[in-house]
Amino acid sequence: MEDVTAGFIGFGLIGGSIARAMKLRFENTNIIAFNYYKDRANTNLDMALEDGTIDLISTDLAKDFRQCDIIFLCCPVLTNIQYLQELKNIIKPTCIITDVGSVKGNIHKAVQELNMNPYFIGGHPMAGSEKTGYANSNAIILENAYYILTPSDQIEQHKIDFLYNLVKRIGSIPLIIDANEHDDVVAAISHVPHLIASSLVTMVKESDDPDEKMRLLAAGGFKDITRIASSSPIMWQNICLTNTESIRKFLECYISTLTRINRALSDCDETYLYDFFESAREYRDNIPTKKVGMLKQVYEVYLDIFDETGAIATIATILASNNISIKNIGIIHNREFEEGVLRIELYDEESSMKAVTLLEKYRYTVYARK
Ligand SMILES: NC(=O)C1=CN([C@@H]2O[C@H](COP(=O)(O)OP(=O)(O)OC[C@H]3O[C@@H](n4cnc5c(N)ncnc54)[C@H](O)[C@@H]3O)[C@@H](O)[C@H]2O)C=CC1
Ligand SMILES: O=C(O)C(=O)Cc1ccc(O)cc1
Repeated sequence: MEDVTAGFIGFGLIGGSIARAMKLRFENTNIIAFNYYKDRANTNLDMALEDGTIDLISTDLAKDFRQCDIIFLCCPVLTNIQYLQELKNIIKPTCIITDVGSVKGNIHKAVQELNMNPYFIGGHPMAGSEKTGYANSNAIILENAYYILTPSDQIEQHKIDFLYNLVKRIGSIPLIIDANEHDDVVAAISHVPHLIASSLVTMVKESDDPDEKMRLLAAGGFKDITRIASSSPIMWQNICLTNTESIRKFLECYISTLTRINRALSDCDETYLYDFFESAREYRDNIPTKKVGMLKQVYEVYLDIFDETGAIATIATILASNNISIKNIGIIHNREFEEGVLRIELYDEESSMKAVTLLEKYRYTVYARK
């Protein structure tokens, strides 16, 4: 799978992260990213060209994307669809078009209408954060993340195999599922939770008094559970406009849960309230965090570091001088670690345990991930 020419339309958090991972994991990848501002500077792409992630900034799809073996659509979901028609007249017969959008039914429908099924495989990396833009992209966010693929039955198997292997190669875990099933699942675990996070923020915003005591005191748990409300408004507007049916189904379900809670509060129903918290706790505690059986075991340690010159070098030195080899190291931002933490990947369990003990001895705040 060497000598791949990959084209990117939309080059922010997800496009940038995939391109970075491909540059890292493939010998000879030629990466072209399309700049849709014809007469405006695009700092994302200039930055990516400068750091070597991309090889060409294209301002002419027809000229530069003809040679692509694979094209990643990485814009908001409605914008991705807008590029299909144009690409249809450009691509070579062997080309694969894939997207990274959070909704799959809508793009599959458009692909079908344009008779582009032999070229298209839907994709959705279940990775990312509330951050946007190339500056926040990082190959590490894709590592060990599920990466859903939704091929139709009208695409050749070798094209599915190609993308499946590419996803594995960039460190993610490919998972093939049906596009409509995908949209239902993500409505429940991502899209409705996002609406809830933004609604909670709105509730506090509208209830706060003029001296903003709620805002002042919201720093703890409230900030944790509403972190995703800081995400891109255009991205989430597009998701809501395209996965509407599934989102509404689970929203109704959520509203009825809230109504039951409200009733239990008004009835002072001790048993209901206890059982509600108990059953939620049990389910939450049993959500897997390690991908059991699907991939090699990963030994990772997370820790807070101070934003100062040489901070990472100091940690690397502590580990190296104790004969602990680092497999991978980098800052990550995600839902779990709001302000970003240093993630260190080690080779085995023993080194991982040794690293935790050692770093705690040096007074670093270390997070164990169960
Ligand atoms: N943010 C996340 O955590 C995740 C996002 N996704 C999906 O990935 C896609 C991209 O999201 P992010 O990378 O997070 O957003 P982003 O905002 O970081 O990047 C989107 C990029 O698309 C560009 N763009 C917008 N309109 C364009 C147009 N007409 N032509 C060319 N480029 C255009 C923007 O300039 C920006 O660089 C969305 O479809 C989203 O649903 C999927 C998984 C996770
Ligand atoms: O909502 C989440 O879980 C995130 O934190 C990041 C994210 C956003 C959109 C997606 O389609 C997938 C992941």
